[in-house]
Amino acid sequence: MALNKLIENGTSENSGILEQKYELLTSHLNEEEYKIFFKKWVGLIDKESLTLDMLQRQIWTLTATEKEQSGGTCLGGLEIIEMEESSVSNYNYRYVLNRDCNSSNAPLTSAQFSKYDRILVSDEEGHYALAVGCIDLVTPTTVIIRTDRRIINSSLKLPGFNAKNNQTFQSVLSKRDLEMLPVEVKNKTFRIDKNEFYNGLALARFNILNLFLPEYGDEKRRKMVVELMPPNFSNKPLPYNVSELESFNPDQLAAVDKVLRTEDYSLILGMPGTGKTTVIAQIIRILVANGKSVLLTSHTHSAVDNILLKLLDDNIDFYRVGSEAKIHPLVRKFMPQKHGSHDMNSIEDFQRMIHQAPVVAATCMGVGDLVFNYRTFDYCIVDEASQVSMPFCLGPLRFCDKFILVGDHFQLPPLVKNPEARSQGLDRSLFKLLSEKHPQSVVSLSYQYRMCADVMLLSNKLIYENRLKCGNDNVAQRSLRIPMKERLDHLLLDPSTPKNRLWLHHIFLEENRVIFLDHDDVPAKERMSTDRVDNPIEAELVGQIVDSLVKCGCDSKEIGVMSFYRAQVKLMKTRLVSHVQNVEVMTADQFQGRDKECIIISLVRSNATNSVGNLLKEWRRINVAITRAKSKLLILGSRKTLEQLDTLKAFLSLLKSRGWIYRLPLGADSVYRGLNQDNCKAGSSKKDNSKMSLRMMKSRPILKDIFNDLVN
Ligand SMILES: Nc1ncnc2c1ncn2[C@@H]1O[C@H](COP(=O)(O)OP(=O)(O)OP(=O)(O)O)[C@@H](O)[C@H]1O
Repeated sequence: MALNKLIENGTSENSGILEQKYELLTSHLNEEEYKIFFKKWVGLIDKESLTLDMLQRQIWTLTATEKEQSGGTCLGGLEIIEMEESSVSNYNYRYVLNRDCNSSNAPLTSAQFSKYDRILVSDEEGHYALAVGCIDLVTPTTVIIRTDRRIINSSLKLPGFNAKNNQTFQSVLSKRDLEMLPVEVKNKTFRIDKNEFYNGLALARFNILNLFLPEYGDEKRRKMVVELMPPNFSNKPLPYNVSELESFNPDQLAAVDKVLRTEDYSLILGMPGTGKTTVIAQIIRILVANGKSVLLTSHTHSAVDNILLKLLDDNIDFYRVGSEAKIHPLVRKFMPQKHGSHDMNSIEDFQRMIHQAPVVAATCMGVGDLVFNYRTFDYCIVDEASQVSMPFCLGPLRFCDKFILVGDHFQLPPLVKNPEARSQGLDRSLFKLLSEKHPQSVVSLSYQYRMCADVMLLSNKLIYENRLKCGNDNVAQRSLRIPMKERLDHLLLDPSTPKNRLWLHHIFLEENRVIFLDHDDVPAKERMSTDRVDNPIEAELVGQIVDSLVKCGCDSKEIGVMSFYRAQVKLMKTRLVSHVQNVEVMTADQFQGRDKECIIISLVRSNATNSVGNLLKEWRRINVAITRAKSKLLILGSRKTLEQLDTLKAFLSLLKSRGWIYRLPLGADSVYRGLNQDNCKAGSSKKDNSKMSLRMMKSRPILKDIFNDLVN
C-alpha cells in the first residue's frame, strides 16, 4: 500500500481495500515531499540497475580476450591444475588455474583482479556461470579461486561400472581424479569474469521503501533523512573517564564529547590519517561501559576489522557477521559460528547470540542479513560513510536509535556507473547530504598522523584550506630512509654520466620528499586507442624508480604505485612483474583508505594537443592520490599537458613555488639500468641456468613466480 500511495497517488478506491484499512496503512504518507523523495531515489536506483544489467550481458557478448583487453575484468584460457574440497567458507571448492605467460598471454596480474574479488566462472565451451566464488590469490601465471560449486561436473566411473545395472560414479575432487578424466574434459579451459553486480540494488530499493512502511518502518530516519530535521544534542554527555583519553588531541576529544551528547545523529569528518579508527574504537569502549549496544558497520570488511582489531584486548563481547574468507584472521574467532562459549545448532541460536551481544559488526551490505531482524541497537556507527550512497547507508541505520557517520567527503564518492544517476545525486552519500544541511552536526578531526609536512602541504593548500595539521614533530619530519644508497651508482649505465642527468640520485635525497618529475624533455608520450590510454616510457621510468629503491634496500611492501588509468596500471604491473608479491600497483580509487611510505603516481597524459581527459578532472580523486604517502611522494607527468586543466594548474604552480618540480633530461629512461638494458647485459650462463630451473618448475607455477621474484 505504501508503494500504491507514493508512486501511483493511490486511494482506497483504486487500491481495492477498505478505506479504514487503507488509511491505517498510509495516512502517514500524505506529505508531498515523501512522494518526491521516493520517486527520485527509486528512479535513480532503476537507472543504475539498467546500466549494470547491460554490463552483465558482456559475459555473453564479449570473448574472454576482448573483455580482458578492454577493461581487465575477465581472464580466459585458464586450465585447472589443482582442485580440492574444503570447508573454509561457504565457497567450498578450491581450484588452482594456470595460464602461461607468453607473447599472446599477458600476466594474469595485469588484469583487474585481486584477493576477495567476487567472480563468475564459466568454461570456454559455452557453459556460462557454472559457479560463483571469490579470488584467493593471483600471480602472473596462476589464479587460485574458491567457488560455491564444482566447475567440473564430470564423474569417474568406478570399477565394476555397468551402464545397465551398476551405474557407480565418483565425483572429480582431486588432482589425481582430474588426471583420469578423458582428455577432452581434462583440457577444458575456463574463464573468470568479475562479478561486479553483486551489489544488491534490491537492498537499496528496500531501504528507501522501509522509510515509509507503517509499523516496522524507519520513522525516525524519515524525519532525519526525508524531512531533514535538525539533530538534537543533550547538554550533558554520557559519563566517561577523561584520564583514558590523555593521548587524544583536542579535535578527538571534541568528537568523543559530541558523540556522547548525540540524541539523533552526529557526523565526524576525519581527514586522511587523523585517527578515525582510534576515535571510533574509543567511542565503542565508552558506549559499552555505559551499557549501550552498538552496531558497527562500514563500506569495506577491512575498515570494520581495523576497528575490531583495536578492541581485541578490551573485555568487550562482540560478534562479527560476514563471509569468513573476507574477515581478518584475528577477528574470525568472533564470528557467531566460531564462538567457543556457545552452542550454535540453529538459526534461532544464531539470532539469540546476535541479540545478546553489546557490539555487532558487519559491512553495510552484510547488515541485510536476516539475523538482524527484530534486533535494535542504541547506536549505529558507520565508518567510511562518505563512500556509501545514501540508499545503502540507510540499511544499518534502521536497526538503531542514534547514528554516527564517520567519513571525508573530500575523498572519492560512492561509485555509480550510470552517468545520469550520478549527475542527479546517486553518488551523494548521506554523510555529505546531512553535513551540508546541518553543519552544526559535524565535528572535524584535523591533526593527522600519516603524512610528513611536505606531503600534507599539497592537499592542505588545494583541498582542506589549511585545516590539516601534523599530529606531532615526528610525523612532520618523517622521511624515506634508503639503507644502501651507494648501490645506485652501480645501476648507472655509464659511470661518467654528468650530474645534471642523474635524476634517480635527485629522487634518492632524503630531504626531497615531494617531487613532480616532468617528462616533457624525455619525451614520454601517451599511447591512445579507442578507450584506453597508457604511457610506456612513463611506465619504464616508474619501473626504474621501483627497481632502484628495492635494490638499494627499501622495503618493497612500503612502495605503492598508482595511476588513474587502468591501461597504465596494467602496463606497470607487467613492467613490475618481478616485484609482484610486494609492490602494490593499483588505481587511485583502489588506494583509498590505504597508505605506504613511498607512493609513485603515473599521470600518463602527454600529447601534442595538450588534452587531459576527464579522469584527472575529479579533484577528489587527486586528493585521494596525493594523501597516501607517508614519507615520499613522486609524481610523473607532462607539465605542458597537465597545466591545461585548472585544478592541475594550481597544483603545478604550488609545486613550482616550493621548488618541487624536476625536469627529467632527454632520454632519462636510458641513464640507469632498466628493463631492456638488464636483459641485454644478462650473461648467457645465467640465462641457461634460468631456463633449466624454469623447466624444472613447469608444473609448479607458484614456485616459478617466487623464483622469478628472486632472480630479478
Ligand atoms: N592522538 C594521537 N596521538 C598519536 N597518534 C595517534 C593519535 N590518534 C591516532 N594516532 C595514530 O595515527 C595513526 C592513524 O590513526 P587511525 O588509523 O586511527 O587513522 P584513520 O583516520 O582511521 O586513518 P585512515 O585515513 O587511513 O582511515 C595510527 O598509527 C594511530 O595510532
